[in-house]
Amino acid sequence: MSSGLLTTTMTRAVNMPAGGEVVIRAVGVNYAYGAGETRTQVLFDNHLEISRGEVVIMTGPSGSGKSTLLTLIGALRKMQEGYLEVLHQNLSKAGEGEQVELRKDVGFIFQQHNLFTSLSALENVRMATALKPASPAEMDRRCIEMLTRLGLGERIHHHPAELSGGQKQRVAIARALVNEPKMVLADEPTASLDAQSSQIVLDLLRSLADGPTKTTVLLVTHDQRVIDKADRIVNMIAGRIVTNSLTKVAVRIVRALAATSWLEGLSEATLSRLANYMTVENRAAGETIVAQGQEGDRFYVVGSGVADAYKDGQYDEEKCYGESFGMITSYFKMPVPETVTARTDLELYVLHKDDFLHALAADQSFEARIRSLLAGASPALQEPAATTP
Ligand SMILES: Nc1ncnc2c1ncn2[C@@H]1O[C@H](COP(=O)(O)OP(=O)(O)OP(=O)(O)O)[C@@H](O)[C@H]1O
Repeated sequence: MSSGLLTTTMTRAVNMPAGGEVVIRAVGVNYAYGAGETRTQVLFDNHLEISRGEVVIMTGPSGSGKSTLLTLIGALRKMQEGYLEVLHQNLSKAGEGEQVELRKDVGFIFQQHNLFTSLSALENVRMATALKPASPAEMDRRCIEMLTRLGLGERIHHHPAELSGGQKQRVAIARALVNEPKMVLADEPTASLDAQSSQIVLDLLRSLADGPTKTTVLLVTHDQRVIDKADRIVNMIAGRIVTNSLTKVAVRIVRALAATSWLEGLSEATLSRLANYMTVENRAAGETIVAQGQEGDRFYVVGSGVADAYKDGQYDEEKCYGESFGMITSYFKMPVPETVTARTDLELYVLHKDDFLHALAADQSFEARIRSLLAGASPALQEPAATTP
């Protein structure tokens, strides 16, 4: 591969659905309330695909059908028409037993948090762990850790009547997340929270999506703060999904990738998929980001700002928008080829080695590009194939 790739890198963003494992697939979903003369159709021919680990926001005017679709996906109501598959379970045909099974893998966060008034915060959260039993000590530890992460460490023994609306909401969130569910479905989860608590909740959801469980998160929200944490926005109007688009962060990453020389010519779908595996990092002017000769475990792409690259102690070149650097030593079998220092504050898009391997597996065009770059590289680089991190 050219030194361009070897000195390049990438990042975490947002995708169009086609990327990895699809965990929500809706095809032509209709839904009506009532029957006979009172029958009112509220969902019309909805199509949606969401991949594992995506954070997707659903927006739209009141009454547009967001909650109805969310509750169909959560197997809280029965499908009527169309096809709906969630976590590989066909809900178009599922009976009550299968619906109940599916719900065990989902963390629900609704505005009516339905806490048990006679139980403490800890006991309310503890109830949820019965679904995935471990030892009592382990269950307590998990519950306390989750309540503490949500800023309720001092209030674990309080009852709902002794908690504010926002605190009760956070207990309900802890209850939904304590089992690290495969999927989180949430209806306005931050509506009653102050800015700081909202941030904590959003960071927590994002970290579940990015972590080993690759939890898929679907949120109905009008909260603008959520957008920075999301991969995709689905907009509903009058019972129909009318737009399904990448969020601004994802769009920024895809644009920067499109400007990256060694990715030139790859389709937008491939770049979107790749962007889905990338994260955003901000670095201050003066920081050294990678050092020549070290083992590296990530690639970086410059999203904004300028960095300076040095080889063997000599100034080599500047790194501007869309240019990449870094190294995944375990894959490319070479150390970081240059030292890179931030000349100005930087926004960097980062692709970690684990996500690099996932991205290779998820997209044939990207994999082919890496192979062809490797084929043109020095002999030391021609035997990558170590697909273990
Ligand atoms: N149980 C019900 N019986 C009859 N009609 C219902 C029922 N629940 C919702 N509806 C109607 O279905 C339509 C879609 O409602 P839904 O709650 O899904 O919309 P929404 O987009 O989530 O609204 P909001 O943002 O106000 O929560 C609305 O016209 C609503 O009045």
